[in-house]
Amino acid sequence: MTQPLQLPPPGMRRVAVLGAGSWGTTFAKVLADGGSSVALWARRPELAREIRESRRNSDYLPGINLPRGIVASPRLEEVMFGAEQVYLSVPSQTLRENLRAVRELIPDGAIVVSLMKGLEMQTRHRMSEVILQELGGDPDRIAVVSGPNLALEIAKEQPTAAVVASRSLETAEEIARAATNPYFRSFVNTDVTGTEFGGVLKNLIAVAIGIVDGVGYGENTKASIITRGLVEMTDFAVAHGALPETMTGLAGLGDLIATCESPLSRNNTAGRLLGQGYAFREVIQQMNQTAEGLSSVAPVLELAEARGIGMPIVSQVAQVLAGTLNPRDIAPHLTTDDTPQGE
Ligand SMILES: NC(=O)C1=CN([C@@H]2O[C@H](COP(=O)(O)OP(=O)(O)OC[C@H]3O[C@@H](n4cnc5c(N)ncnc54)[C@H](O)[C@@H]3O)[C@@H](O)[C@H]2O)C=CC1
Ligand SMILES: O=C(CO)COP(=O)(O)O
Repeated sequence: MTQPLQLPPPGMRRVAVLGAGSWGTTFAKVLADGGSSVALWARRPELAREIRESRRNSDYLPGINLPRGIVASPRLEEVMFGAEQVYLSVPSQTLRENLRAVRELIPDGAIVVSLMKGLEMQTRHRMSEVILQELGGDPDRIAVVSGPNLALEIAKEQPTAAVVASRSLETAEEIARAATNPYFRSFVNTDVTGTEFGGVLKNLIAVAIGIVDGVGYGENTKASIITRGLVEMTDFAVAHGALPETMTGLAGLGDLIATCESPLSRNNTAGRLLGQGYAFREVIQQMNQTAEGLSSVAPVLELAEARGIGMPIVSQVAQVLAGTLNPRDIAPHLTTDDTPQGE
């Protein structure tokens, strides 16, 4: 019979985190520092061993000591045993296959939480939609977490806020209680669509910012792209049922600022390489971590087109990725229309 990795004291919340990259490991620390007993699934046995024996994840979080409340294993059945909450932090394009591998092991009634910020390319679905399709069950037991959450800063315990969204406020509150500690504060809302799209869309604007940064353009260009980018994000998300206020909250504007400003952002970094003249193929070769924006451009533009939503900045990112637009030409094309228009 499968046993938990270590038996937590009676009454202590047991949670599982799937994915031991930079965000999964950091979120495991957030939860452990919030008082949970955390089982972390690492696909690679050598990484699980490093986390268990050295309390380090040196590839993804150099210099960070992980708390004792985290145990790591490459064995899904050990990690899932008795979990009351299951957090998912794998690359978005791999979520469906991972859910298929784990679904029989998820304890009945567990809340399933997406920490991811991508869309599935083939279906254009959000991560919470993929979770519901693969696991079935009660949509009120699904939640998503988003916000200005650069992993390494949080792993260094720099004060940060996030938002937990679920159709059920009670579920969001339960997750927010688990994901709160002296350096991390979780707010709640019930706008799952807006909270997820905020995380997906800001990645695309961060790629655009990286591109103009790589070209050498300055703060006016970047502020123009961030401001007009937020308009694009809001038009798109609201057309899909999001609340406009979500886009001015932590999962929208908050994350947009963090990702566009930080060299820690992989989306920003990928954009900078494109702006410096590297081809898409070369950028993919250089990135050793997940830059979700590169996979989300196409599905976002397809969804936008289906609803007649103009996304000039995201369209230009797609053209730079395809090699059909010189990165230097991105700025004059901030709008697609030469006639004056309202802001
Ligand atoms: N790193 C960050 O600051 C933040 C990341 N996120 C989101 O979290 C999600 C995960 O990103 P990161 O942890 O940053 O990525 P990462 O690139 O640091 O780690 C991804 C992890 O997934 C594993 N992996 C790769 N392919 C896999 C597969 N087929 N099956 C299972 N595992 C696989 C990798 O080995 C690695 O451990 C993304 O959607 C990202 O947008 C959200 C907030 C902050
Ligand atoms: O989502 C993030 C910060 O909130 C991380 O951004 P990157 O995926 O671009 O590193």
